[in-house]
Amino acid sequence: MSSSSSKALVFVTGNANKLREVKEILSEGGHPIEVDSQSLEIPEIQGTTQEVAIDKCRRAAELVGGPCITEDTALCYKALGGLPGPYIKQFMTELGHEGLNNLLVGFPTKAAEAVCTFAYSAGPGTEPIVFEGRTDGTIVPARGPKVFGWDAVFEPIGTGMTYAEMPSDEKNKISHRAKALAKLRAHLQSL
Ligand SMILES: O=c1nc[nH]c2c1ncn2[C@H]1C[C@H](O)[C@@H](COP(=O)(O)OP(=O)(O)OP(=O)(O)O)O1
Ligand SMILES: [Mg+2]
Repeated sequence: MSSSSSKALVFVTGNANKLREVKEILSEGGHPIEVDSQSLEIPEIQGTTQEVAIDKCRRAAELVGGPCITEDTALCYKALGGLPGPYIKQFMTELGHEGLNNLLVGFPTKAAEAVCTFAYSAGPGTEPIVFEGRTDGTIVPARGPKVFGWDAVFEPIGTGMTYAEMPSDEKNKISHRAKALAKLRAHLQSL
């Protein structure tokens, strides 16, 4: 856990790569937002990405005892009606990069959407608000460093590069996460 200041936004996540990107993105722009983190494994329910994100944030706010944000990432294959969606973590763990490609063998479209859903709770007992960002892409055989989740198999439309092949400032310009954070930032600044 990093040192806290009264104004820092608490991001509850068990994923160090998410935390790094969120800090990078929110530190930029005219009004940097300081992020403090708590690494807690929050149980995730089944449901739509929004239902999963809202429930995760409600539980996190109870544990933190104050305002916080959480984030849920989904990878939605067009050929599979939006699956794996919010269940991508288990698919990634069990099948790896090759398996994420093999799921689409025989399907004409390899199109997929990366969906990031941030949820913000003002504290325990308050209803979380969600902010969503989406980036369209294609599932491809892995290219680039296999550092962060499925980055090596996701090629955003029109870039010719996988997320893994991009320098992080390039990914942060077009990513599902950056788009969702732009909405969250606007909301926080309106409070
Ligand atoms: O930009 C990304 N590029 C590539 N892979 C990514 C990205 N963002 C999340 N991922 C992976 C992590 C996990 O395998 C799954 C989402 O699951 P998800 O539950 O949202 O994340 P998590 O459990 O790792 O962290 P948390 O404690 O915030 O729930 O997709
Ligand atoms: Mg999770």
